[in-house]
Amino acid sequence: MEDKTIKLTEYGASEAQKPTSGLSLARVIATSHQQYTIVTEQGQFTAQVAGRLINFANGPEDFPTVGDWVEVRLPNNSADAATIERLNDRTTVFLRKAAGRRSAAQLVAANVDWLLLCMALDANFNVRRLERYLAIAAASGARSAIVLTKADKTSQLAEQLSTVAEVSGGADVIVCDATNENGMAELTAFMQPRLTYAFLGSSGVGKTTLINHLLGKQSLATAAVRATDDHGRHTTTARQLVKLPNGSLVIDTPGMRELGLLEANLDSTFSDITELAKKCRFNDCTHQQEPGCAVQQAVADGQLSEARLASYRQLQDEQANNQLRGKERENAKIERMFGGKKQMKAFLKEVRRKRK
Ligand SMILES: Nc1nc2c(ncn2[C@@H]2O[C@H](COP(=O)(O)OP(=O)(O)OP(=O)(O)O)[C@@H](O)[C@H]2O)c(=O)[nH]1
Ligand SMILES: [Zn+2]
Repeated sequence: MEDKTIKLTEYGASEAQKPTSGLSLARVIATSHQQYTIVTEQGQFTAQVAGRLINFANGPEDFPTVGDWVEVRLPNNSADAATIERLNDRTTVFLRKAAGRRSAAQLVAANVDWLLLCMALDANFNVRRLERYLAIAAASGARSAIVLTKADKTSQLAEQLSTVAEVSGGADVIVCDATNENGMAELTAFMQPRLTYAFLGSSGVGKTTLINHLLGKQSLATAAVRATDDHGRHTTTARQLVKLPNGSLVIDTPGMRELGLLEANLDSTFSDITELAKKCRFNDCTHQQEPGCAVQQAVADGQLSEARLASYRQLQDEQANNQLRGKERENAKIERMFGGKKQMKAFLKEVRRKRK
């Protein structure tokens, strides 16, 4: 008989992760609607969330997503679905604004160790966009590295590398060329077994091409089909976590690849500007017309590029907008839990009355 057991450490489990007695530890490797594909020490299963968890859910964040660690009750008959009884704490979580509904957040992935920020070296190369990626990545809790793609398309690699080094804040920089036999060597050497990676970057930079190269013979499309249970049910899904031949884990789900929807950490990414700002005469200096502005002075002296300052301002504006959306999210949560602010107040009043 074929041995279907799986070593969960190969899926990134730490030795310390011990499930509650009677339950098994599992990692979610694919989702499609309310159906999950999980890996456990006993093999791969389809799984559903226990009704108890659904009843206590406050929002999409409380449901498992690709990359999550969960505790499951395995079925007696291996052809049946497992039941997800517990959602474990996440090291990182990626949300995006769901299409359509104003305030709904959609869960994209969890427990990503490394974000690989992809930027093409061709005509689309844009260091301002890279700053944006770095700022967003810095807020995620995951570590990040810069992956420069399409090295065959540039004749100015040295200049581009030095431009990147100016904004990278010391992040690793990996250069790839998918048209060259050895063009993937740096990336392959960088990616470690048992760690979870996600490729981020705009459409067309070559993320699919990179992942397919890393997968070797097995293409992404076939990996998607394989990311099902062992019991013949094929729910082809685009939301998935795949294990590469070298043992690295890659989360590739729609939404994970786009940027600009999550929060950003500007202070760390633009530490040069925040350092300068400490020397501005006014604490709340906006670095525009104020007298004694150290930031404007640095631009005048040629120490700081005007474009970098503009990029910083633009991201600050966007962040302010995001915070407004955060308030909308809060309101949506109140709506879900209590049916509205009025009802919430009435509820709290009732609780206080009972305490007396
Ligand atoms: N010249 C050259 N072309 C490349 C390289 N890598 C990818 N391409 C091409 O760039 C195009 C886009 O590549 P994809 O891998 O589909 O890009 P993607 O980032 O996955 O795009 P989305 O799926 O839209 O997110 C394809 O035509 C690839 O063949 C490279 O290193 N050099
Ligand atoms: Zn200033």
